[in-house]
Amino acid sequence: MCTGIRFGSGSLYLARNLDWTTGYGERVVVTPTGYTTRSPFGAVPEIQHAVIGMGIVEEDTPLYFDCGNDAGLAVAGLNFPGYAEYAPEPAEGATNVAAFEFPLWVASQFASVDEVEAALGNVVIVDKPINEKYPSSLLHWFIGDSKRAIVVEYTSDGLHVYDDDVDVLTNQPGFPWHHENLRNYLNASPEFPEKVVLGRADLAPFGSGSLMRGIPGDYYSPSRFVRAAYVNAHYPEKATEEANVSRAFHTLQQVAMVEGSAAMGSGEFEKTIYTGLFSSRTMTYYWNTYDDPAIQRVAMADHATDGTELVVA
Ligand SMILES: C[C@H](CCC(=O)NCCS(=O)(=O)O)[C@H]1CC[C@H]2[C@@H]3[C@H](O)C[C@@H]4C[C@H](O)CC[C@]4(C)[C@H]3C[C@H](O)[C@]12C
Repeated sequence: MCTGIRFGSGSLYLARNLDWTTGYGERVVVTPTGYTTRSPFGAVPEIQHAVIGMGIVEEDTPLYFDCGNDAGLAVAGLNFPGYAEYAPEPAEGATNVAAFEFPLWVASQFASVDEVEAALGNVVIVDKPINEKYPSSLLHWFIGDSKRAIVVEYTSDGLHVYDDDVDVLTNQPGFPWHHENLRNYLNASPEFPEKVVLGRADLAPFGSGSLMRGIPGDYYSPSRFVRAAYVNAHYPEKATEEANVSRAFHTLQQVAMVEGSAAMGSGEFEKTIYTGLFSSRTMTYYWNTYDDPAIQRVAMADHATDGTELVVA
């Protein structure tokens, strides 16, 4: 499974766990503004904003799992099988975006969530795979900037855009269900409770965390949503880049999957393959992997963002 979070005011921090059984050989990829696009229906005619993120390159095309741009907008794709259903064909007069290029479309064409939301009014997401090796993934997308986040879901009844006022996304079911489910956890709070009198007993808590009880601890998608929303919302504001990077990785550690505890239908165990973070403050992509928890980074400034070739860092 996967979890995405957003925070930051003045600048954007958008981070995600990629939970799966294996990786795809993903690397940090920079798409410079001079790169010649290969967009099946022309939705990405040129790169208006340089893009950095995690992905693979196939047919000289960047297939991003998550990425951010030079204007401070970022996007992440999370699994949504059983719900996601793309259009079989492009539609006349619409902006036809192939499912595999959706993150690139968002990050290369727009500077803010408001701009993306306005453009989505005329978008059809098409089931057009990059090649036979990689059929379209069934995803929904989490998009954020320094002000807010939205969720985009494309289902049998078309495109839905939701204002994500809790700045979190996980997997199935759809965003409105997860949002409503938060109402089951209104009792949870970081505060230290007063003593409780029970009969003749005067009972004090064992320590901190008492009122947090009830926040689910398992890896199930609805549970990760609640836990990530709680931790992300209660984390105190931090001033420095270092403290905000630490915040993102600690928050996602709360919903990271450890090998052996949750199997997929195939019997293989899911684990957090990588955690990735885009910071608009320093235009840097940070990540670590299951086998190497040390945080690595690539800054946009490390590479020429006006070149013509994709950079695999
Ligand atoms: C498997 C990843 C999602 C992880 C996740 O949400 N797991 C949930 C598990 S569960 O179902 O809920 O059990 C998704 C996220 C981004 C996806 C990749 C990106 O969409 C880029 C390309 C797109 C191509 O169409 C397929 C290969 C691919 C390289 C995708 C492979 C895979 O589907 C990825 C890596």
